[in-house]
Amino acid sequence: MAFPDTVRLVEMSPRDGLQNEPGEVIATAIKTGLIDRLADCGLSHIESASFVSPKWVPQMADAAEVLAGINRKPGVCYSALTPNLKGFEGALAAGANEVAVFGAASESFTKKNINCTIAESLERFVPVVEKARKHGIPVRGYVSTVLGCPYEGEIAPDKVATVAKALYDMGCHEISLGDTIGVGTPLKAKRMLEAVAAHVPMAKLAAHFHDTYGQALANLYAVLEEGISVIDASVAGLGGCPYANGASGNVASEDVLYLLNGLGISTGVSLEKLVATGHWISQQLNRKNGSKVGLATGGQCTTPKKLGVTHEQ
Ligand SMILES: CC(C)(COP(=O)([O-])OP(=O)([O-])OC[C@H]1O[C@@H](n2cnc3c(N)ncnc32)[C@H](O)[C@@H]1OP(=O)([O-])[O-])[C@@H](O)C(=O)NCCC(=O)NCCSC(=O)C[C@@](C)(O)CC(=O)[O-]
Repeated sequence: MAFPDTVRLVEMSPRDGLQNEPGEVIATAIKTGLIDRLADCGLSHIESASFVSPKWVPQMADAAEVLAGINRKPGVCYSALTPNLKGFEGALAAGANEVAVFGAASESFTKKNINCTIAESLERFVPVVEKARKHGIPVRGYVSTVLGCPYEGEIAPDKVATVAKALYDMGCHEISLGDTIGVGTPLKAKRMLEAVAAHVPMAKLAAHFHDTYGQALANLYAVLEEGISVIDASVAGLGGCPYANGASGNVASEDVLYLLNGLGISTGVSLEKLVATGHWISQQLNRKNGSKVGLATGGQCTTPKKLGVTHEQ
């Protein structure tokens, strides 16, 4: 299958990237500064906050303040995670343009993450989707652990397909497939995607890969070949997973964009600005930049001659 002409990048750093950041709670101004910079890069979809229990995820406790503090750019979707109706009410009041429910293909992970079974989680999402529909707010659905679980190991592609189909049938407009702990490899990713795409149209699926084992770009290349055209990524590779030792964040947005540019796939996102944003947030958090492209260009994206390549390659 041919690669898509365009890919929509869904930026995860303000939510997935920051939710597990250790140490002090990150200032709201840093979060809003990040989101505004990301919008200025040309990103049209930014997952900005999470309306979850502040006891479970303290870094996201200021979700409402974050959505109130950003300079909204027309045409940009500022989305938020909402595990239940309480979260949905918060996101609605704060003006989120899209909400997301999040389940998993593994029972153990679902219990650890949202304290219920897979069946209970799906029941809990129904009223969220119904209420969102009444308010004209689109709902995204996540399936975590699609290529492996920190507690159960291998996850059968059919299990992923079952949860993805349930979310799609419920009314989620897009299903994001998460390799939560970054253990997948390209052939596994293809097989999982084939199983899901037998039940949910490929155009409604997104790839959400973490990079723990350094396979995320290879896995993305594999699923792009299958027809995926929506990719979740996180600037500077921000993030981690509290349930897996040494787990990395989402694949770095800069590295994904470099790959897509090289394949001639358009995104509408500026690599130069994205690299500068990755460098900025890494400095703010006093964290090593997790993007290879960011590191190779010293945060400036102006040294292609040294590397012997141009950034269009
Ligand atoms: C789902 C719950 C709330 C269940 O948590 P629970 O303890 O079972 O819920 P509960 O209904 O018994 O409520 C307990 C307390 O939480 C409050 N509460 C209840 N709901 C909310 C809410 N929405 N917002 C704020 N507060 C809330 C509720 O009011 C109550 O407060 P208390 O009476 O004790 O003071 C909890 O487990 C939770 O918040 N989990 C969130 C976990 C999380 O955010 N994980 C990270 C996101 S998922 C992810 O990163 C994966 C993804 C999406 O990126 C894809 C991938 O990579 O695979």
